[in-house]
Amino acid sequence: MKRVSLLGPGTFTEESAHYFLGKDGFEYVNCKLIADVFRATVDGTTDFSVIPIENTFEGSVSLHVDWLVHDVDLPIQAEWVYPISINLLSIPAVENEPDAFEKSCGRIRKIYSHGVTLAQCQKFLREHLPHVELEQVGSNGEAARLVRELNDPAIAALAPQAAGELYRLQTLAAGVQDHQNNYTRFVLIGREKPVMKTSAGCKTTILVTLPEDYPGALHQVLSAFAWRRINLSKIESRPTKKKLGNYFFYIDIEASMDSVLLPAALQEIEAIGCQVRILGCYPTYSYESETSEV
Ligand SMILES: O=C(O)C(=O)C[C@]1(C(=O)O)C=C[C@@H](O)C=C1
Repeated sequence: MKRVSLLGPGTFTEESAHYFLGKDGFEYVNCKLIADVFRATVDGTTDFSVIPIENTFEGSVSLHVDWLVHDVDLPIQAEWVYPISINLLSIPAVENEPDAFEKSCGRIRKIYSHGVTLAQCQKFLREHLPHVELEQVGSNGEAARLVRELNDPAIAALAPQAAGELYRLQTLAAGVQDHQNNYTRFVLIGREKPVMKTSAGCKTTILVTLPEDYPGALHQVLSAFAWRRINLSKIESRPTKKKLGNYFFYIDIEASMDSVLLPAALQEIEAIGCQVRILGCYPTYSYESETSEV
């Protein structure tokens, strides 16, 4: 059975992997730190790693993008987008307490969560729990585990529903994220292609380094895609880390390397002196379209 390393247990990463890869077809290896998630596949302990790469409101997870680019030479093999629904969880002060949320607001003194999750609940926290101490931990699953371990109704976690079930916590409030259309994009990296359902779409991710002192180089890169009517879904500049002011472009393209047009566009870009590195050509899955037939 193929092994998948991820941040877990009780995380959105795990929840999303169970949704898209299934609970039984893969063996999941939980890690506490994202560095260990990457390392497990690099050193061959696992076949794949699941990495959160972008969120609707927080944007790119730059640290993870940079690892993919600089430190981990493993292709992207799949991508999925998963809705992030955040819950306020604690151990129950009283079993089946009526108005548990209102009462808990006066009781809770401390909340543990992942930094990204805290950022996604700023308005909720300011409105309902303004005086509470917030503490960032390595994952939302770890936050829920701490709440169970400390066993104190004055302590809560902001975490996925799966974490509440895993650690038998009470859901005081569900869906407390500030924006309802909150999604995170995850990538699956590894040496081989995973066995997954047929996807609705396909993407190719490339890194482009422009030639130095070539006016209009970026314009020419974009035109190579534009006149072929190839859609780009993301373009972001990141430092090369070699020299201050040197950047490359991380580009997501809504086309496959198997198409006729994309390889031709990349050849045109290389012909003007750009360096092109392909980070992956992979199927892409969304929560809504996941029901497509195998
Ligand atoms: O801690 C978790 O639950 C994770 O899966 C990590 C993570 C992240 O690193 O961005 C994943 C998705 C959510 O947007 C918040 C946190």
